Amino acid sequence: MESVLKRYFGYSQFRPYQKEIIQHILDGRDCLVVMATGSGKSLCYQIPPLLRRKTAVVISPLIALMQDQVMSLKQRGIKAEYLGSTQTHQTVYFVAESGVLDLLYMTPEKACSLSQSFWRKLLDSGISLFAVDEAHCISEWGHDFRKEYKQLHALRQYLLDIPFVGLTATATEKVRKDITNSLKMSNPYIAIGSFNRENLFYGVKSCHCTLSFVDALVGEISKHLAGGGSTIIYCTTIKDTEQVSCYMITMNSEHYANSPRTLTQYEICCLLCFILTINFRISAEMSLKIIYQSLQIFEALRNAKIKASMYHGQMGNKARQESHRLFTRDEVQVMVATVAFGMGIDKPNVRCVIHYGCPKSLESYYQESGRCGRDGLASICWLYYSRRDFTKADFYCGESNSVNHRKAIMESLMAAEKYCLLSTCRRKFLLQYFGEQVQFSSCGNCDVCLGSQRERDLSRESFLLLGCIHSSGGRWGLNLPIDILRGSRAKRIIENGFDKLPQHGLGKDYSPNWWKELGGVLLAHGTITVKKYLPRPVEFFHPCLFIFIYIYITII
Ligand SMILES: Nc1ncnc2c1ncn2[C@@H]1O[C@H](COP(=O)(O)OP(=O)(O)OP(=O)(O)O)[C@@H](O)[C@H]1O
Repeated sequence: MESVLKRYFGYSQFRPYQKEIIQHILDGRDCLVVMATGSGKSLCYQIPPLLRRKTAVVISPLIALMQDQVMSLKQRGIKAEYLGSTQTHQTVYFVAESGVLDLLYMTPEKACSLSQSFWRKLLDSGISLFAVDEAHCISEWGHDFRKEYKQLHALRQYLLDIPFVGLTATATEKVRKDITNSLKMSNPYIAIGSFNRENLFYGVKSCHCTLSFVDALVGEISKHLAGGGSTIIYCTTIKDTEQVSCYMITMNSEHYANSPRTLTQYEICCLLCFILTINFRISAEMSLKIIYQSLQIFEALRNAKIKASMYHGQMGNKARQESHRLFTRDEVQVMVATVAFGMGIDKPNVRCVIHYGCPKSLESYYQESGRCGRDGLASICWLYYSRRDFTKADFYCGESNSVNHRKAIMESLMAAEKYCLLSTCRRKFLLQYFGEQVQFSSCGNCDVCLGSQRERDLSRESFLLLGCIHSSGGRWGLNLPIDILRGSRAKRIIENGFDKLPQHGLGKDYSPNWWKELGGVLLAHGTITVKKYLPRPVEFFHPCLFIFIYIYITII
């Protein structure tokens, strides 16, 4: 085993768990591998086919990721190919079923659509294992559920006696159970490594996403860059449900990215789209905002003479590949991206990952921040959130029809919110979230443990806010009680007699945003709860509006 490791990969020893997992696969046993980002899971399915001289079939969620892996394996002298919608070489199918490949990657959709005769021929030639990478996608309780993943169990009927291997960096106990059940694993060997990435510093700050904040952020980044290495800035992930509006923005952003125009035109377009869409569908507004956010940062970096690239799911293939190439070859120092960028990124010297906006789950956060410090050197993960990030649950739930899945999405966002508002060790919270036993109470490498967060007694202010919510009947959300505290004499306050409440005007010393932050903390700690969930946004959107926006943009 060691000689194959050395010969093909150049490493002299295995990392924890790798050897045991490979041995169990060679013995024909199903395996579930849950190990940290960057811990070396891929090797667990890449070595058995080289020892057995039989093809390993690997399910992978992204074509770009498969292409990267196939290319890097080929460079090591390993015979690898992929099957997916972009595979234009028909000969690959014949080569694949003849069993000459060491590794055959495919998307779950492809795996489920291949004919029985393909599987029979490949089986006759020899299959060493069937691996499902990013196996958390199988579970509705996982953070990236994909229904095609759930259908993979159907392949069991063809692949009798072939070891199934599920691999993921993020799986709570519920998700692990879902994976083993769904893949019909019998008595699997389960390897669960530590999720602790000791070299990563975790920090969180609240922010108001304004242009002046973006400038401050760029200042911070310049400091990190002085030490060498690269930085990834993630703008909040949002599923692109509004193809049309995104398409318009993409056209603008790609054009924009390649030309030194000012933001003004773009801002006008965005504003117009924003005004027109916000009344009809929240998702359209969000999709616009996220790309606009990336543009703001991109522009600020440019002004600061920092070499930056942009990447988002709605850019054309070529533009994305070029951005990716510039980043991996260190021709730009910073990548400003949506989470469309990153799965399978194995760049060792990413020194800093910044989230500009809270991710939709802690699983996503762990995976995205995990792209930093893969060479084991000290690296930094900052998360900047604003209170609005926690109100996006309805948007995230948008496409899901399953009650369980919607519930899981809500729970995930609440966990991410809790993480942002912690006043105890962040690493401990993260590790415990993934079910790890933690002995320490302070890790010494997060903002809380390093004391960059000042502790302050806010019981008086909390009582004021709670009292005000209670006295005003508890049915107005946060804004009205805050207005009362700040002594507003707005019409609805006078009409309801709230100006007579004892709390009226007692909270003048703090800004509305400060009170909202405090409300957020009380919500996250469960001191106050939101009883009624917002109704889903109106589904109706007249296509004429999009056409109008499109024409308007073309004109200006
Ligand atoms: N035994 C080893 N010795 C040294 N380096 C290793 C070893 N095994 C794997 N690596 C290297 O560690 C890096 C991360 O490996 P890999 O991409 O498999 O991680 P992963 O667990 O799949 O991470 P992720 O979940 O983030 O995709 C790679 O560059 C890989 O070559």
